[in-house]
Amino acid sequence: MRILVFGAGSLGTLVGGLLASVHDVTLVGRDRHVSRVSKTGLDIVGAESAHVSPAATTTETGHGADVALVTVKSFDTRAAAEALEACDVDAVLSLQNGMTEEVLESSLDVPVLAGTATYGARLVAPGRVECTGIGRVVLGALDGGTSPLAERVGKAFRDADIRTLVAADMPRRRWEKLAVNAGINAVTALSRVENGRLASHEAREVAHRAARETARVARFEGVRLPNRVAREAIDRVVDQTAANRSSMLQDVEAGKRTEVDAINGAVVDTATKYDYEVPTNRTLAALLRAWERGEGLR
Ligand SMILES: NC(=O)c1ccc[n+]([C@@H]2O[C@H](COP(=O)([O-])OP(=O)(O)OC[C@H]3O[C@@H](n4cnc5c(N)ncnc54)[C@H](O)[C@@H]3O)[C@@H](O)[C@H]2O)c1
Ligand SMILES: CC(C)(CO)[C@@H](O)C(=O)[O-]
Repeated sequence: MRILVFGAGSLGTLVGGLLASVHDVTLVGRDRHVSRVSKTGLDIVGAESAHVSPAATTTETGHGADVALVTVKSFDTRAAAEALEACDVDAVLSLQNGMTEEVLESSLDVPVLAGTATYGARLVAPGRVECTGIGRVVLGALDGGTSPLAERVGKAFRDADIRTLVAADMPRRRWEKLAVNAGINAVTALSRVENGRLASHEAREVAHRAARETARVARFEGVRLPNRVAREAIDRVVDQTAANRSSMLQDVEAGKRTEVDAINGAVVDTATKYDYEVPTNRTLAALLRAWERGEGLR
């Protein structure tokens, strides 16, 4: 399968590198990283180990592929979609956090698959990516149901030994993941703690409230996500990723823009459509945006 990875940073380089063991992969990323990959190949270290030689380029347009993986940060999704419009790809799969598939679907006239990834990835140097945790990719039709395309892409991932589930209920899974990110990311970023600290801390109640609000908004959108399921998902992920510093905490600690707009911001924006108040998500988004627009970003 011909696979284009648009946004070869941490996650894109890890997933693209693993796929490169059996598929024709092209990484689209930034210069120092893609130059090193082009010259000396890519080292995958940590929980996965490989040396592969995918094509790598900074050129954003003119590519042909059976599927393009979108792995830019959520706030770069619109630019990625504009670049992909000038490519010849037959399908797109997002592995991003946040509700980004709608941006891709509104811009592109090819099928957009929804995806979530719980692999941990960290680009440690140009040409070297660390797998910080083996998780799973879940993918499927954006609106749910079975999809031959999703089955083909899922097989391509499994053929590269990537733990992959093809699911027919991506709407519910996307909203459940959004509830998890809405609760865990913002609370850990603002309190500067790893995920596990929420288990024994009153801040967990803030994460639960953000998740419950997200579940209620999901139900407005016609997605059956009970408050209990959202709350239990928070507790499960806090337990399973106890030692993790969430991606948002890592962004804050690095002085980098966060994905709050596509996470808590998306909950607020969607709730507004229904004239429904989501005070916890609104507060979390406001505090993180204040940090970003204050002294936060370096
Ligand atoms: N890193 C992880 O462990 C992980 C796990 C699950 C989900 N995610 C999600 O995956 C997405 C990517 O996360 P990440 O940690 O890999 O971020 P990252 O910043 O490491 O990678 C994104 C890369 O895309 C590049 N990029 C952006 N626009 C580009 C363009 N127009 N042309 C070429 N390159 C471009 C950036 O320079 C960057 O290198 C996020 O939504 C994140 O929440 C990450
Ligand atoms: C599940 C999660 C919150 C674990 O840290 C991850 O999606 C993240 O960090 O964004």
